[in-house]
Amino acid sequence: MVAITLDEIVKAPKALLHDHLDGGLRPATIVELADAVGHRLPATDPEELGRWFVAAANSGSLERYLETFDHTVAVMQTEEALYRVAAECALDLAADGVVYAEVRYAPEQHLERGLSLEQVVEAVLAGFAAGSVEATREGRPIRVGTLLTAMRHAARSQEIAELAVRYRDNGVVGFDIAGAEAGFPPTRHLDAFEYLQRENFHFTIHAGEAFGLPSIWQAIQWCGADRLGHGVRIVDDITPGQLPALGRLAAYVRDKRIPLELCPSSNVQTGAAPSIAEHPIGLLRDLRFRVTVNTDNRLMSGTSMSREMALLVEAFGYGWAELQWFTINAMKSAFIPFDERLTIINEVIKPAYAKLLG
Ligand SMILES: O=c1[nH]cnc2c1ncn2[C@H]1C[C@H](O)[C@@H](CO)O1
Ligand SMILES: [Zn+2]
Repeated sequence: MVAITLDEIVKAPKALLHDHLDGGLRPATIVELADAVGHRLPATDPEELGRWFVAAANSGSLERYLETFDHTVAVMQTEEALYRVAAECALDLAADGVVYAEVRYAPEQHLERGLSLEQVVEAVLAGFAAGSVEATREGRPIRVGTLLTAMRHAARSQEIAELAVRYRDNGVVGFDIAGAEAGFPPTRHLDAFEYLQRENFHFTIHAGEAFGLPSIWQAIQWCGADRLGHGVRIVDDITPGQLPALGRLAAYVRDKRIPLELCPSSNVQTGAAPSIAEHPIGLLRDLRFRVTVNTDNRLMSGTSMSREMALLVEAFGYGWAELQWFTINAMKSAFIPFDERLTIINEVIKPAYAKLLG
């Protein structure tokens, strides 16, 4: 079998559930925006800056990885900047062949220059809408949904959850918590999750990335998460062998088809996985967990949705059948209504992969 190339993957439709808006800026845009507000960057040449982000994020620790966001968040403090970054995000994802994306960010981090939470949300929604319209005009249709994130070390999750519900009919499709995991368990935000459940709203939780099974267990069994952001450490509950044995939590996650938003390159950078070839995605796919492939932070990982898939093709020998499976898994797990998910699966994804599968 001839290996699939990156160019071929770019042309295939893909669905992305875990991508951070403040982790995906174009380096050239950061340079321009930083210049306008007088923010000092570690490098002012866009290519050099791009390399700096990847190197700095290559720290082996989530806490140090997260420090790099100081430079992106700093330049995303005005409506114009947020609009531009969101529009460029939609265009970049569409150019990479992503047809459906859920992009997240934490509104509470964009208030440093006096914006209200509502102004932040509306600027980003307008940017996504404009970028999606332009991408469609260029022949690359994309639908972008927004997830609002609350920072797990802070205390604004209830407020952000209410904000997400208020904008549910205007493009916000879900809620998330992110930030340093160790020491900040999901149950700190139980009120927000219980509120969201009473509102019949959707949420995912970053869990099982820098901390293990207790974090995953809380996210699902205490907080009621629909999906797991990363969740890669579920492998700690699987005993390897000819016939791998699943513990109670791993069995529950698989039985209930709880989607895992796996982010291979990001996991290698933060030390959650030793390498792409040794990433638990291989085992989790073989065991038929509801695995999805994601970028996490395209800037910090110097990556794209197509590149993440190409890395898996190279490491695990995957073909179009596996790439279609990841894509349909993601689309099935999206937070938009069921009928809309089905339309994308049946009218966009399946026909394209049918041709690729030959
Ligand atoms: O992989 C991650 N784990 C935990 N937190 C993360 C990750 N990637 C980004 N974040 C944080 C940093 C951003 O400023 C914030 C909102 O997007 O979410
Ligand atoms: Zn993330």
